[in-house]
Amino acid sequence: MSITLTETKVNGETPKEPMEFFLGSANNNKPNFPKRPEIDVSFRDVSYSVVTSWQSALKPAKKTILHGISGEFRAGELTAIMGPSGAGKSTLLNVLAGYKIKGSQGSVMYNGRLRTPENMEHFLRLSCYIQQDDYLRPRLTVQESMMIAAHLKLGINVSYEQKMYQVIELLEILGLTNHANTKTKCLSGGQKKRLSVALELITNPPIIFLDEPTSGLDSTSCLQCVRLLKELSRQGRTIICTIHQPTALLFEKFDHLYGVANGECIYQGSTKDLVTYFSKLDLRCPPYHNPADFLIDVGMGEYGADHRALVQSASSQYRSERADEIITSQDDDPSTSHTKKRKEKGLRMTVLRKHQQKTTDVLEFCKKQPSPPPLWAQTYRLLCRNIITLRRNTVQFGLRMLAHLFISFVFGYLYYDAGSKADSVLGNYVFLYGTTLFLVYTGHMAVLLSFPLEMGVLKHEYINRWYSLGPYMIATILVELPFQVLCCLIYNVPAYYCTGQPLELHRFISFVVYSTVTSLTAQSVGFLYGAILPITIAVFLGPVTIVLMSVFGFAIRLKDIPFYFVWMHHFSFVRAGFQSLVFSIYGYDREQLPCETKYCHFKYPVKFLTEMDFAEIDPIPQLVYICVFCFCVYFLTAFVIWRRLNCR
Ligand SMILES: Nc1ncnc2c1ncn2[C@@H]1O[C@H](COP(=O)(O)OP(=O)(O)OP(=O)(O)O)[C@@H](O)[C@H]1O
Repeated sequence: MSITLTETKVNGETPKEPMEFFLGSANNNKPNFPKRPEIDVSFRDVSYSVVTSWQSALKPAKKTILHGISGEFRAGELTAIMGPSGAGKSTLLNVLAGYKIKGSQGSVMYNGRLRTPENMEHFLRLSCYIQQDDYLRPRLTVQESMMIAAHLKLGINVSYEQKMYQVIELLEILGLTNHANTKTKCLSGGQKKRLSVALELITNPPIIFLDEPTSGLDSTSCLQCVRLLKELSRQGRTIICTIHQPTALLFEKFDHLYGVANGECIYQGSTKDLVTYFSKLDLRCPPYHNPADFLIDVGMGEYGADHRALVQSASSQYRSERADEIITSQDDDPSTSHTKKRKEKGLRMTVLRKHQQKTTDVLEFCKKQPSPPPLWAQTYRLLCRNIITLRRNTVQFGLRMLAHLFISFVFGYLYYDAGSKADSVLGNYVFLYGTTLFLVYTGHMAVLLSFPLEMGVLKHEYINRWYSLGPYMIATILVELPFQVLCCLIYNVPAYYCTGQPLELHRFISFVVYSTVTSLTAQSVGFLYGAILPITIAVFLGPVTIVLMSVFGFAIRLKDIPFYFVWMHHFSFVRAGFQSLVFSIYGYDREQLPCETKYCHFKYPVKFLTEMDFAEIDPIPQLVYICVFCFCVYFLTAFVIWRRLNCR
């Protein structure tokens, strides 16, 4: 398989001509990938509707965005989906790319093969979807991003050298070689877009969907981007993108145009034929007027355009073009019969044979494509990526550690030696509560925003089949979890010592274990809230839940809790953690405490535990409960994210 660029000028530089990018050669480090097949994408009677509100419990109010539209996008062509704002361009692209499935009807075919839920995975392997926003990892350099994507997409059977070769070649083709060591957050808009394309080209997909690839780019970058897409299409790819009001120069770079207005097709055909086609419908493009603007104006009903007439005309033109094609194709064959009917039959056979040939290529391509890495390798690569990001995010992580150390000394100062004396038992009790609350909050809040901020990137990478959800979750937790454990230790050691808690190893270990496990469980709840709630609600509901969970068990006995809140007492992992923490300090038959005043009510630790209703606590079942709670929350988080990623 080869990618040949002859005229692309990226980054102001013209690559060597012709520049060949051989992937099929057996030579040294060049990956030996299968030949990329050509795939035509067609769709028939595609509708898409969304539920906007519920009139009653059983009756949803629906809004139809696409109204049974049909069309065909061919391999080797650069297709633009254009139309007025809100016409349904992005929706159509999303439906075709398989990004939106729920609510869509009609059929999408690739090389004549119907796309079904069963072969959706197969289709996704052949295509990639580049969204309008660039979902890049800001702290990674261009080359690191490419290498990690190569590791994740090409698996473990392709050697490091081959992956590197592939990455270097792609960077060269897309004019990013000089920026290989630049962090992606420092790239310009055009460079980011090219990197987004390069990342998906690693597996050399035959179909590329792009949503508004030129949005936010200046005119030079727009031109570079569209030129690049055109070159990629010339190598046999099917490139379909939505585009918003391109300049005339940009417009003429597209081969095929699909005009949409009010969710219906008003034009499909060559960009060159657009003006002539509309003039036949008495819609004349003013001289020196940009045809792209003209199409949008017509779609908006300007120039006296009748929407229904446009839709009908586009539909009949499409049908007759298809019929002509069949006849032309059959005319090439000297052994054709004369009747149109037979010709059409013959055409269908020809198209079918062509598609069958292409289907064989597709199957061959899918079979020989590098297999994705095993789950452990995906986890490893994602973990490496997270560690690089962590290392480059020193301010945030440094501050987190410093905050733990600072609060530790503040508490140590305020409750100095409170743990060793009988007359400050209540003060020490408040210190233990403060410790629980502090570690629960830092665990919870630090990750609350992880998923809302990550969801876009995660969705993009997941849809483009970079990895599975399991490795992603494990790699995320494996970075956050040890870090929180470290923060807990940074807090616990000075605070334990300064507040004069008993210097007995088993009590110290118990103290550290319970406070850390409670903090990690709060972290898991933070992940869950981030996964299920919008940011604005998560930042409010998270702390409310923690406060609610923490009050049960603190200075209130079980028998004093109203019956309708008793379940909350049992359910609260914060309560379980706090009680176990108190037990670690005053339980396990702790000796009588030294009393420096005339009377100390809590001279005997067991008396304190009894009055607080903690005497009967068995810490081990509490530990098991907290761990099970944590595990269930992580499981639920993974399930919720999986649902969000797959309910498209
Ligand atoms: N989930 C939704 N609920 C309600 N309306 C929706 C929803 N999604 C899309 N729409 C509506 O469907 C129409 C088409 O949306 P779409 O994003 O496809 O338009 P577009 O042609 O890409 O517009 P633009 O060029 O401005 O991005 C719009 O009117 C939009 O408001």
